[in-house]
Amino acid sequence: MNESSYVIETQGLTRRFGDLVAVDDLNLLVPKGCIYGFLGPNGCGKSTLIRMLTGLLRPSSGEATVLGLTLQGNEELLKSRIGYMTQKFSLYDNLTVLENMRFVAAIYGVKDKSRISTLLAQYDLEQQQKQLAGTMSGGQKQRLALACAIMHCPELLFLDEPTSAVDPQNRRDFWEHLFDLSENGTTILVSTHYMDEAERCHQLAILENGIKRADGTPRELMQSMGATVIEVTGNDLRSLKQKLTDIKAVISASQSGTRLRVLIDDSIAEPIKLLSPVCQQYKLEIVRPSLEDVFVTSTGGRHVG
Ligand SMILES: Nc1ncnc2c1ncn2[C@@H]1O[C@H](COP(=O)(O)OP(=O)(O)OP(=O)(O)O)[C@@H](O)[C@H]1O
Repeated sequence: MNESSYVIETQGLTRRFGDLVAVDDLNLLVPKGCIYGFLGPNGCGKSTLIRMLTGLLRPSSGEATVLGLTLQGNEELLKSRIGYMTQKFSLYDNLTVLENMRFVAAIYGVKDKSRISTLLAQYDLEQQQKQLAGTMSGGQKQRLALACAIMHCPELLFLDEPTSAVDPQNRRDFWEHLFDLSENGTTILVSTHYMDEAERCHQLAILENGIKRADGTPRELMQSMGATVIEVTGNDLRSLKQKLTDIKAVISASQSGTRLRVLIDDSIAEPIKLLSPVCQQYKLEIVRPSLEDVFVTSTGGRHVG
């Protein structure tokens, strides 16, 4: 892939707050037209990274190129080419949907008179256009926020945990809009701590304590995670879990209903044999890895119980 195929390139990007390193020596390549996810728990540095890449926060050190421009010194130029949907609803609660949209259109100097009506129709907001934004449901607010973030047809769109306040149906609908934008050439960076959301990304980076632990397509990450997944079915899983986690090659064991999902280091050639002595009353089955398994292995099993 040549240089211009990447919309974002960072080298050693770092941001410190006092002694805390919020983003640590990050190297990132985001291909054009891709939906790229940052997956990580609260506080791992997702918002700090997005704020740096949008030019709102100065890096402590390192380099970043965004849309072919060095970030430092080009913040203003970039503003017209990028969109940003913040974690919190950042529009005016006491303005109507239409007033909010007109305001955003004016800020970005959008000349196209039909842009607002196109977005109202696309984002199913026509019925709400005279409603105060503050009185809308979570899903409607989120659609309005997205419509406003893309008012000026940005080439690159940043979404910071866009679906944390909405139900699964609204989350699915929201992702349909993201796929439409991506099909039309918009590159999208989305931060999330939801596995299902991360699985929809074309590529993603797993972050922990500001450090990139792994990156690639969800499929690549699952194929190369370095662990075998065994599902254990039976009763009294709580005490079994303790026995299993005492085995050195067991990376983690997490319960879901009547099953334990056990991750075993893939240097073990016969993982079922390894577990059999403590699992005599149980059914053992090797299953396909999920993105959550990748997350657990790349963060050393520290975030899932
Ligand atoms: N302005 C600031 N001053 C001091 N510390 C900060 C500042 N902004 C962020 N941090 C710290 O940097 C770390 C990363 O925060 P950040 O908001 O980037 O994480 P996040 O992954 O986006 O988390 P969340 O999902 O909870 O927003 C946290 O420990 C946070 O407390």
